[in-house]
Amino acid sequence: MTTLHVRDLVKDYALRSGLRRSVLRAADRVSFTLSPGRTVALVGESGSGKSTVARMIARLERPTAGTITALDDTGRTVPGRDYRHHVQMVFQDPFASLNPFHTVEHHLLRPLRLHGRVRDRREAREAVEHLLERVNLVPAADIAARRPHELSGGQRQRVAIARALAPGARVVIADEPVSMLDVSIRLGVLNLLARLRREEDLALLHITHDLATARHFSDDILVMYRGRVVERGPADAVILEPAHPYTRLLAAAAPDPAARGRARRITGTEPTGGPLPPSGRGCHFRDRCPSAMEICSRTPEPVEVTPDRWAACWLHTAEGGGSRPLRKAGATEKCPPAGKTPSGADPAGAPDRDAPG
Ligand SMILES: Nc1ncnc2c1ncn2[C@@H]1O[C@H](COP(=O)(O)OP(=O)(O)OP(=O)(O)O)[C@@H](O)[C@H]1O
Repeated sequence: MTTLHVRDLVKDYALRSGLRRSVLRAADRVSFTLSPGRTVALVGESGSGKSTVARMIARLERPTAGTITALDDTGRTVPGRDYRHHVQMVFQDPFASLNPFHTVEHHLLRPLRLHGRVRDRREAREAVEHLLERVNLVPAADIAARRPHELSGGQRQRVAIARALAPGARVVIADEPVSMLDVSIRLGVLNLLARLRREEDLALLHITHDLATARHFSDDILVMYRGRVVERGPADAVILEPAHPYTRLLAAAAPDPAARGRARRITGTEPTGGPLPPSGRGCHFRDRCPSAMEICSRTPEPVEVTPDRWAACWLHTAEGGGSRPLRKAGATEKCPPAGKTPSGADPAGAPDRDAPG
């Protein structure tokens, strides 16, 4: 079942430097689907377009082209006016996303009232307390009366998550939800998201540049590079056996637990940086790619390299000297079904609570 369908999403930003004008294509034909009870991680380096995709899905920005369709539990398209009930976003910085002058109760009451989910004061108070309990903020009545500065970073992010749940969202976009939090409380917040996804059948799009987190907390991974999805597939397979040279680079640069958190050395693939022109013909990674070939000046389309694994790389095509792919992407190409192993479990049995604070 699909609850959000993103198809061929494009975002162009107009840039101006003195008299020169150009266009930066921050998202280039991005397509994927989200399903209830599953997490898709969107990974990639800074500037690869992850937040741009998130902002378009959250309707904070208008796509230049492409469609985003939300579907309800019966498979019917969610009408425009109800879209914001269905899709909610949790931002990176919980402090910036909460108003310091208002109590936690005020933050949660607003969406509850706006989306017509409470009728009177008693229902409102109960709904606020129930939301706080769902995100493990107890005693709820005490937390409801506090202001953001009276909460720890982890508690603030829990309030932001509760606020996203308030309208009855079925899709939650979490954009680097723990990167601004203390390392010691990150796991608790990630476990909370995993529990909500599991227990409430939420569809989660988790945006992160942390591959280890992406692997442990998601079913599928989409790897973005300079606006394009270059690889997608079940989380373990993408991280452990990357099919695209860029994913290989990311995986190699990720901290190696055996090396006590030090990043492994990467050679021959230094970033060239700088925005690419809108047409951006050819593989965007070719300047950094150790396997670059002449054919890489043509844009590779995604091909299915092994069942459910897609990569946009000529190495996996007969034209690029590889073996023939299983399938080529069509116009309605879907996000592959999730991997076999259920993920999102609480690693190391960590609780989804913060230390009291
Ligand atoms: N409003 C804007 N105007 C112009 N360019 C923008 C705008 N927003 C983003 N960009 C550019 O679009 C590209 C993608 O940015 P985006 O923030 O989506 O990347 P990201 O992968 O989320 O990076 P990060 O992890 O640093 O947030 C970048 O080159 C960025 O500079």
